[in-house]
Amino acid sequence: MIKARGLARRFSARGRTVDAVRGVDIDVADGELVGFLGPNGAGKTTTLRMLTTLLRPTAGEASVGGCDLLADPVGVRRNIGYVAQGGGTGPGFTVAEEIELQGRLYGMSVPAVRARIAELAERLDLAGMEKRYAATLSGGQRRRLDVALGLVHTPRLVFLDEPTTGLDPQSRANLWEHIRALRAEHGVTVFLTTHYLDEADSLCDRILVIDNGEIVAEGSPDSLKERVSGDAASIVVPAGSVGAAAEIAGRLPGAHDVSTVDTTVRFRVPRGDTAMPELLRALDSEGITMTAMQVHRPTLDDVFLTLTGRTLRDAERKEPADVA
Ligand SMILES: Nc1ncnc2c1ncn2[C@@H]1O[C@H](COP(=O)(O)OP(=O)(O)OP(=O)(O)O)[C@@H](O)[C@H]1O
Repeated sequence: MIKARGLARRFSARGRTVDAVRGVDIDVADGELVGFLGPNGAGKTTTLRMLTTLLRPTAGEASVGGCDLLADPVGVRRNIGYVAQGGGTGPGFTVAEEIELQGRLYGMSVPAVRARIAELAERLDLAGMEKRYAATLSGGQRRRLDVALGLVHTPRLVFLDEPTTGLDPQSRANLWEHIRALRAEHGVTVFLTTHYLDEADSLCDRILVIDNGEIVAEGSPDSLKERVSGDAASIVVPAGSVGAAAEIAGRLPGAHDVSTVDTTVRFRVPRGDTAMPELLRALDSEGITMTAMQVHRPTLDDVFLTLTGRTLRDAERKEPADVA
């Protein structure tokens, strides 16, 4: 559905250049829900704007929705939906009017677009709000309307730029449900950007991590977490058994970073859920009784930290002024 090779964008003006995107390769299969994760200024929006034909790449090539990005931008636009960060068409329109206007822009007939309004209102929990002015909607409702606008012409591929930024937790969870349903019930391929780790973790089949214009990691949320450091495990044992328990833990397949503090033994293993029963049996056979245990899966924040040496929050830096 998306295949990009060496996609790059350099902004230059007044003797200053910014390499916003430095030659990224992106592959997204039909029906996938892929997240583009990175801190502010990493290059997410610039990549999205290139893939949606809004910005010309300075290098590279791509095929999006079966059409060549450079040779057939109109074809690309016909096949995709794009929900920008700000969204909205302007003040003074009702929900139905906004959707109708968008549909007409895509060349849909009035009866077709009216039918589509009813369908989208139903699908995105906007039923009964069609006559309300869009300006009076809550943040969550406004975002759902933005998604409806991106779907009006029934695209097979939809790009969502930070769909839940600024929403309260309940509205975020609600929008996640709608995004999942798009894929599950309608087979829509979704490519979204986010700087929320929990969003990428809970929503996406696959995540591309972008930092400073380059893709620094890629994989399922679980495989990314596994790749980085394994699960963090700790057990508490009687004071006289700490040394023996640490030795046993260190013999578990893939165990590393074993350390002890008082009666606690800490270590990392690739999969805590399979290692702990094995450890329990080994301790048992040595007559050591474990009094407590904990296993923590690493978070995507750990992944980012390991890959870049910075937390996502640290990585967010002040944006230079626009030069395009
Ligand atoms: N029109 C422009 N002129 C100059 N620099 C730009 C322009 N657009 C983006 N940039 C710069 O390119 C880099 C990448 O910006 P981009 O908006 O793609 O990041 P982002 O990952 O989407 O960030 P955010 O999460 O804040 O939306 C930043 O350094 C930004 O300042």
